[in-house]
Amino acid sequence: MTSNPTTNDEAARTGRSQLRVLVLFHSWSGNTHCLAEAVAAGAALGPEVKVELRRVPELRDERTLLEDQRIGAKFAVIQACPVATADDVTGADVLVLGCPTRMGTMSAEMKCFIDGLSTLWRAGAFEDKVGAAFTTASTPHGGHEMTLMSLAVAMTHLGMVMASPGYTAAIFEDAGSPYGATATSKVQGVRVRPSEADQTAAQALGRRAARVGQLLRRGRDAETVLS
Ligand SMILES: Cc1cc2nc3c(=O)[nH]c(=O)nc-3n(C[C@H](O)[C@H](O)[C@H](O)COP(=O)(O)O)c2cc1C
Repeated sequence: MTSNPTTNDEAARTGRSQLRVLVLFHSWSGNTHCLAEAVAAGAALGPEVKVELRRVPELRDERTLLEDQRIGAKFAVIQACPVATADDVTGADVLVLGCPTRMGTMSAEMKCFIDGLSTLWRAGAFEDKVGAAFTTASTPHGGHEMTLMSLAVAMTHLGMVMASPGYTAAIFEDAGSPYGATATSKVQGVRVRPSEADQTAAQALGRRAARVGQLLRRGRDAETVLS
């Protein structure tokens, strides 16, 4: 997904490379994918920002997910999103990671993907990239914050600069958390999609991560001019 068709024109006009935001997610039944799309929409600050949406590889055979009666149709939509390549990850200035909460922490698929970055990590490929996190879980206290923190811990190890939402937007008083965007996918036993407020908080997270990315980029550009 590219947020704005005029992005390349803008880069050519200004002579400045675009800020690249990668929204990297894992999702089976679409809740986290829904937040990922909201994060991507929020990160699309303008023509100088290119936003891409990518998923992490599955650990299970994708056919078994497609054949699963509960999630098959939802996973078919997710499957259409490209799987992230190493170039997608290294080329991004901002990485917003999101996955379901599983057993109170990030999904194994996301953890496996992050662990697979170790060669790039040792080469310093993640230093000074901006990071932020989002998750969904089926119960109100099912581990949202633990998952957000586990993603933050991983990004901290990679040498990234975390753009925590805190209460930088009013929506975080009502949805999401100061650690990242969240949604609860079951209410009184009924499966529900992330609410409008959850999606608004996810947009605010994307906006904040891209904004912090822009500030870092401008500081770096100014440093280059001065040196
Ligand atoms: C193996 C497994 C473990 C899970 N563990 C938790 C959990 O610890 N806490 C929780 O609230 N929900 C848990 N869930 C529910 C998912 O987090 C929830 O349904 C989530 O919204 C799914 O995201 P998705 O629609 O993007 O796939 C678990 C689901 C699975 C399949």
